[in-house]
Amino acid sequence: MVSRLLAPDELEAALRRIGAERYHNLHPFHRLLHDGKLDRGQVRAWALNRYYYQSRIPLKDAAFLSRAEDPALRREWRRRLEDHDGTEPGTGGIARWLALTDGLGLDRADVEAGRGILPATRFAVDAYVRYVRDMPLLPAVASSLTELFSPNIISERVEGMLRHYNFISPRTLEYFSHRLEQAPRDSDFALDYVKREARTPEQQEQVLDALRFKCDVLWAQLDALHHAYVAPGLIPPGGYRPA
Ligand SMILES: O=C(O)c1cc(C(=O)O)c2c(n1)C(=O)C(=O)c1cc(C(=O)O)[nH]c1-2
Repeated sequence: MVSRLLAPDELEAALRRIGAERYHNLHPFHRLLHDGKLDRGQVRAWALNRYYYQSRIPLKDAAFLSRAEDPALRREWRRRLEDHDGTEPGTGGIARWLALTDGLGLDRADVEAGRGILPATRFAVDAYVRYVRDMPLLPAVASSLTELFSPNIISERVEGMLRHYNFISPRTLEYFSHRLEQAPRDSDFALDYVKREARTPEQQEQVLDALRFKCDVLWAQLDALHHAYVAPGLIPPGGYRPA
């Protein structure tokens, strides 16, 4: 609990501690993925489920925009929509994620329709969209702060996957090179925003809770993948089945 008002830099330090303890780089499924310990079917399951996250991110950002009354805040935030949707067909993050699932040999229509996505993926991701839609703007912004920690995991992932998997090429991982520029820009803005706008201990606690919640959203998706595709290997009814 925050018992007194923290200085902005103390709030930042508390946020970074949460990341150090809870960010999904620590999840065993990511260790397996990055260390080349998964087979193609398991990597396909990861990319398919993660597509659902990618596809919902613009919906949560649009929900955020619909409630932001400050034009300057909307100007900043709407770039996130363009990053994912692109400016014309075939551009943007969602198209680049589909290039990854294409490269892994997944059927594009199945991916886009969400066929085979794990129930827990859906529940976790939908909870994130609802959180940003329904919570005050301050925790809604704070819930995006996991991106403070994503450049490290992305570099590790790209390096590890290229080294270990002969079915992965630089082209299929192009999605991530764009995120290395976009994520720091977005998280710098979000961090400045929460440091400036959280003006009471209660608001600071809300900011920290939002980051914990978001770490849980990411962690739960990997738990679901691990449970279904690593151990005990229980794929739920309707879940993707590697051939
Ligand atoms: O590859 C990753 O580990 C990772 C993590 C995160 C994150 O920490 O939330 C995002 C992304 N990637 C990502 O690609 C992305 O577009 C994204 C948007 C958001 C968000 O909360 O608005 N997080 C993330």
